[in-house]
Amino acid sequence: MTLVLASGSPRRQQILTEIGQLQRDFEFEIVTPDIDETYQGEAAADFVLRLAKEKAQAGFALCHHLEAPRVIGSDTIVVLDGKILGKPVDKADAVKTLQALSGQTHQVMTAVAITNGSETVSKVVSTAVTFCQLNMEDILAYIETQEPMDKAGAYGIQAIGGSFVASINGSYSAVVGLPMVETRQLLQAMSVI
Ligand SMILES: Cc1cn([C@H]2C[C@H](O)[C@@H](COP(=O)(O)OP(=O)(O)OP(=O)(O)O)O2)c(=O)[nH]c1=O
Repeated sequence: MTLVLASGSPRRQQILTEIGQLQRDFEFEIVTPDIDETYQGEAAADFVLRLAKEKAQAGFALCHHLEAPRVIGSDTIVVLDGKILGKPVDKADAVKTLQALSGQTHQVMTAVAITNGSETVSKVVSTAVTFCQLNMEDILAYIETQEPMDKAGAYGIQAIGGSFVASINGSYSAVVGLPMVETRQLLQAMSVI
């Protein structure tokens, strides 16, 4: 059996490495499949789950050379008042997103899927995140750091963006990109750990 993480996200790689530190002989390979992440009008939880499954399956297709691959895919979206906020397309979009999140509570949904090619197990984890009030100076200073640009919702809770998070209710690791408790459960369900 070979465990594979289908993700180019260093945050997901780090969290999976940490999960593995509770196990003996835990190793994983990385593949980075390219999938179409176009929103198709479904409910937010269905969308994030579909993308996680597609990443796992597209990753599996890159693993023919490996013995009995088990492939993990994951996706994170930010949902505010039912509207999905993905990664900002440019600085103006990041400003708009951070203005919308200011002083509000939004949901961060992260889905994780693990496939062995014939069977796929998956979960969606939803966490409520409440931002403090942000002024334009905060927002522009934050965008200047470059941190928001590759992140769903234009912030990263694990670094500078944590300065804006007044409270969370749910899974911190899911907000960062991979829910630790649920990923361990799925790894157990697939007999990886
Ligand atoms: C809300 C939030 C998101 N993010 C990140 C997690 C994800 O990496 C990213 C959402 O984009 P995703 O499309 O889920 O993932 P990705 O493109 O970074 O990686 P891959 O598809 O290869 O697995 O936003 C944080 O790092 N911190 C946060 O607080």
